Amino acid sequence: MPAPLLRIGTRGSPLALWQANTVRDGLVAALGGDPDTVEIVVIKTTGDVIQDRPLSEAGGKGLFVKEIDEALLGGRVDLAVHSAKDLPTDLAEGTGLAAVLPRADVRDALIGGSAATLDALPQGAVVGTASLRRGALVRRRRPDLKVVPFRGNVQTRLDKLSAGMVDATLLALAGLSRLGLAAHATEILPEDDFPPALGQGAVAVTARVGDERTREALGGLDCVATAAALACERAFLKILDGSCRTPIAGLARVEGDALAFRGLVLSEDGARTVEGEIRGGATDAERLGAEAGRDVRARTPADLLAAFG
Ligand SMILES: NCc1[nH]cc(CCC(=O)O)c1CC(=O)O
Repeated sequence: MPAPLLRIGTRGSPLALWQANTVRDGLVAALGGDPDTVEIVVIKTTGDVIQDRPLSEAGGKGLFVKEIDEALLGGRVDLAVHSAKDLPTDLAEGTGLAAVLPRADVRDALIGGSAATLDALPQGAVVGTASLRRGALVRRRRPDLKVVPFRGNVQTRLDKLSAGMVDATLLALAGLSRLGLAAHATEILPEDDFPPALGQGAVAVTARVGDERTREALGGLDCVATAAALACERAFLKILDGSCRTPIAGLARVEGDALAFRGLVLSEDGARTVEGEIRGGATDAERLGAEAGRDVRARTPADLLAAFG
């Protein structure tokens, strides 16, 4: 059997595999339809191994990509598929974005055990989430709720919820839908008062800089509007994200040539927010995101930024 033309590196979680398979299907079609031309290579990352402490303490987002970047740079894989929101703002030297798939629903969902909605949860109920953003947004609306750390892949978290370890949890609707688990959502949180993580709902493909063969094969999978939205959101994040310790949210919408972005920084208790908005042309996505980031940063009180360490 001839060696595959392209190898895809991915983490082994069901969500990661779904995303990698989607990219594989697109590539196989682009390369003429022979399924043997594209192979998926599962790579275990440090982030998959650490289970005993919050990842924001252990080293953050990079923990899920380091080993995959090494495989990419070492030529063991030709492309890597990531949830865009898990990609660090600085990609590894020698790698870069090669395609962004059309965005799925960007909203978060509440999965309630004892009550269906955030408002209906009883006083003092326990919400499990490892996300500083979700924790801050929950506290902003319901300061009485108790937010506790909660980790594991999507199915693990649903299992912990069924076991009664928490009263509710929050997950991205995109991830639930990809896994056929959207029916578990008991409330879909509107993005206006519960803005998503930068990049949420988008799948990003990275490749080696200069690997034109791979980049050309991926060209047909790229969604220009989602790529512009992601460029804007990542530029905003890059200005504000000194560490993973500050809750940050935001969303760029692209319609035709027009881009509208709204982003915010929150205090961990959600009591204070600093928000910025910007509009412009979609081709200026990165500049607009950076400008919104500088604007928000300039208005953010020092103690919120102190979390940047
Ligand atoms: N941090 C894990 C992660 N990375 C991407 C998604 C969901 C899919 C997406 O946003 O594209 C999830 C799970 C979640 O936050 O519920």
